[in-house]
Amino acid sequence: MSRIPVMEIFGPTIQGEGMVIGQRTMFVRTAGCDYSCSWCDSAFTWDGSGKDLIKQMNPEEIWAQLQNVGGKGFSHVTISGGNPALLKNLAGLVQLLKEKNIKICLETQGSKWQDWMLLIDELTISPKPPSSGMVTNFDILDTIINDKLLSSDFIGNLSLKVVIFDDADFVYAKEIHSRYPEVPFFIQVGNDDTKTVDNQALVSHLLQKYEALIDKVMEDDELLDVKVLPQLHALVWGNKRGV
Ligand SMILES: C[S@@+](CC[C@H](N)C(=O)[O-])C[C@H]1O[C@@H](n2cnc3c(N)ncnc32)[C@H](O)[C@@H]1O
Ligand SMILES: Nc1nc2[nH]cc(C(=O)O)c2c(=O)[nH]1
Ligand code: SF4
Ligand SMILES: [Mg+2]
Repeated sequence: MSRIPVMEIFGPTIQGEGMVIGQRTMFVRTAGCDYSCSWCDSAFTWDGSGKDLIKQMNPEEIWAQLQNVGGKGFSHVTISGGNPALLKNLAGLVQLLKEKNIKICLETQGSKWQDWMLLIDELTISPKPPSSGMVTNFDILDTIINDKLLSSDFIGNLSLKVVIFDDADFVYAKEIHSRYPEVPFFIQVGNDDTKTVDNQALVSHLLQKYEALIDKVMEDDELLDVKVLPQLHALVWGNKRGV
């Protein structure tokens, strides 16, 4: 049975981001990423600092752990990372969760495609703006969004989510939205202090940034059909891991 590198399994908690913000969910966070975003809030999944946390697990073991940690009280699992789309053999977990009648949410950046993504109920693609230091491969992103998802039998919900740190990121976000106008579009406040444990200072800083981002969107006559969100989990728990 093929094994999946799992970094952490936690919950139940709320989905703090994007199109199903507030949704009660469990999380499965996989190890490894093909990107190395300068501001990644989950860098321990790929920078070596969390390597002792990685467990190679098969789908049945992941299901058992989800039940151990979450009890019987969950109907929704969010798969994030790292980049879960690096893992061809996540198909087995996705299949098993389907059999158990669990709704599945996926967080990925749109750099890789796997056929099991067609089975995801809520698929969030989060292309990375210039401040990340990453460069979007638009050939791949076009293929994923236009060919694999929009013009296929994908029946889940798709959304795009861009994290904003500066003006160049805002310009990039507008490019993404106008390239894929039919895909529900979210912009999210960037957390530029992912290390602090001073939650009070962090929350007031992030709320200020949220207000500034709202103001910027409202002044913009082109970015109309957009949802502007904070990372709700950061406002509630700061930089705490596993929530
Ligand atoms: C940790 S990533 C994992 C999934 C996938 N690699 C991705 O980036 O979409 C999950 C989400 O957190 C966002 N994120 C990462 N670091 C962040 C930060 N410092 N502030 C705000 N959002 C952040 C990412 O853009 C992504 O939407
Ligand atoms: N509560 C909560 N919501 C989240 N939404 C996306 C997350 C992620 O790290 O992918 C995340 C996370 O780590 N925690
Ligand atoms: S793509 Fe996601 S997990 Fe990978 S470095 Fe960027 S934010 Fe972190
Ligand atoms: Mg996170």
